[in-house]
Amino acid sequence: MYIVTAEEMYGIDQFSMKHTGVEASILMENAGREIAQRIMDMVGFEQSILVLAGSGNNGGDGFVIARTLRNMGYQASVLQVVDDEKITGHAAYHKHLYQKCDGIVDPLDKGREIIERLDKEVVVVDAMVGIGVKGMLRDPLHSIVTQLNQLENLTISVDIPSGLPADEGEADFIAVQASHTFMIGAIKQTAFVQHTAPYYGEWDCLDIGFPTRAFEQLENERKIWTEKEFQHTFPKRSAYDHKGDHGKGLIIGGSANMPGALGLTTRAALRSGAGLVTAGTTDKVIQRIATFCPEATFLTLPEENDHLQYNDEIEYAKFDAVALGIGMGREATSRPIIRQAASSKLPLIIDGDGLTHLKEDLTVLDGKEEPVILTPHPGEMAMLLELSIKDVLMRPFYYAKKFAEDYNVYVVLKGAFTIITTPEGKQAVNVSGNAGLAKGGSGDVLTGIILTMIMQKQSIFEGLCNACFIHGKSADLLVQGQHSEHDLLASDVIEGVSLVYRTFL
Ligand SMILES: NC(=O)C1=CN([C@@H]2O[C@H](COP(=O)(O)OP(=O)(O)OC[C@H]3O[C@@H](n4cnc5c(N)ncnc54)[C@H](OP(=O)(O)O)[C@@H]3O)[C@@H](O)[C@H]2O)[C@@H](O)CC1
Ligand SMILES: Nc1ncnc2c1ncn2[C@@H]1O[C@H](COP(=O)(O)OP(=O)(O)O)[C@@H](O)[C@H]1O
Ligand SMILES: [K+]
Repeated sequence: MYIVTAEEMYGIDQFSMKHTGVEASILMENAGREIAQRIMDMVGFEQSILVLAGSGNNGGDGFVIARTLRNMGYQASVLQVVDDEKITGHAAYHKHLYQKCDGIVDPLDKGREIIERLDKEVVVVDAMVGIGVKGMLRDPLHSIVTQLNQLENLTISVDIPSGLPADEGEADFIAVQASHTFMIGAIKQTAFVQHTAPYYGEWDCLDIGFPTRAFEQLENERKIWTEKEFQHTFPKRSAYDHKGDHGKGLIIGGSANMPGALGLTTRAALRSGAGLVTAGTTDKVIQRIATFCPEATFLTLPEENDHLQYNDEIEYAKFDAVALGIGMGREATSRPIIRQAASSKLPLIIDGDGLTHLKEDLTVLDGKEEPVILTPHPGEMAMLLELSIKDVLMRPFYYAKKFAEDYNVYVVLKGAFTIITTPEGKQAVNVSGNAGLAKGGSGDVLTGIILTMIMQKQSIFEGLCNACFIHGKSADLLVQGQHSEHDLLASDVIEGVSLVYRTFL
């Protein structure tokens, strides 16, 4: 499923009409009928349904929904929240059809009273404004939405909660707080932005017959990564495989105060299927983590002041990929290791403190031909971009893409919705995972899984998406089983990888 801005959605719409000849009123009919079907799955005949219809095509969808529901025996009526003359074009056509089928339309001047006296059992369908919203809602919509948000009725938004922008980057708006949103044709970008996502409530995206080609012509490819994509792309193991077929990974990091981080990454890489994993770290860290990951081998590296010290003895050629920076600390003595690893001919993952070192000298990436993967959380992304965290959270798609393209790297911008971006700007969103992961160590586990995934027979992009999927899904399955979001530990997430494999492969 594609993730779009409003402009891209209008582009899909135009392309479909131009290249397939499908008419807008048919798309509207499809959209309304699909949503009506979903409403019928949720609502009983005994409940009344009030459709709030606005002036644009979103309102047009509302008239189709009301007609379909009434034809199926449901008690649906329309409150038109704009004056009659505002209803034009395809919306006017569907309003006419609805009225010809004995549909009732209450006019705007009754609006306030109707909403004030609304029984809480009445289901509200919000078809006031869709992706055509411009700026802050004006009255009467502004006051209707304020009123509506104080009620406890089940509220189902059509395409997008009215008032909410479809595109990231907007801070000022007033919008319907939906219980459910049925998006039409493609997922709107703000469904994955932290401050706007909650307005959607639970959501689903419905196909109304846009041709695949209409999505393929989009300049920015953004998709959601789900279990379907995971199952479709995850490489199978052959009966004749040997350990060399599944990658020899090197993990460099650890310091006296953070030995566990490296242990988590190492064990996660092993649990997710790497052939061989070597942890390169100080002797003290090895002593602390060795029993936690007995299948790993170790490479003892020199230290200074309890931190890794640069040395030129690491034989990168013995490995297939390297992950760097985990629990490494920010001492300058460790910094040259970044340049050294970047000059190896290996795919490189830079995480945690490695990102802080990288920021000191981004030229280490110049001319690197092998894939480089950065795994920042929003704080680290902000540090790399010299922005505030608020800026990054406001436009995560834009900033992740900008950095990936500017520096020719893959960016895994972590969060409740993790955005994976290729150096060419292609993006995917992983939606598995839950707040149980909002704990120290979760990111270290992800890095281990990423290391393993990029050494398997799949593209780097697929490997990154699959790693994020596995990581989040492990947490989801564990929370559905013996754990809760409160007690889930990063080390549990490692063991949960088995559950993911057994459930989905
Ligand atoms: N092919 C597709 O993509 C399909 C799309 N479909 C549907 O169409 C929707 C997009 O329709 P759209 O383009 O007509 O815009 P829409 O969201 O109804 O809003 C425009 C109206 O809102 C009003 N308005 C705007 N800002 C406002 C404000 N701040 N405060 C108050 N009012 C404001 C504005 O009024 P005006 O400013 O002109 O007075 C105008 O009348 C899309 O979300 C989906 O549901 C489906 O039918 C299936 C096919
Ligand atoms: N609320 C949440 N919902 C889903 N995933 C989350 C949530 N909070 C954190 N995560 C995931 O947990 C990981 C946290 O990584 P990070 O912030 O680097 O943690 P640490 O450095 O403490 O290991 C990321 O993969 C992130 O996507
Ligand atoms: K709406």
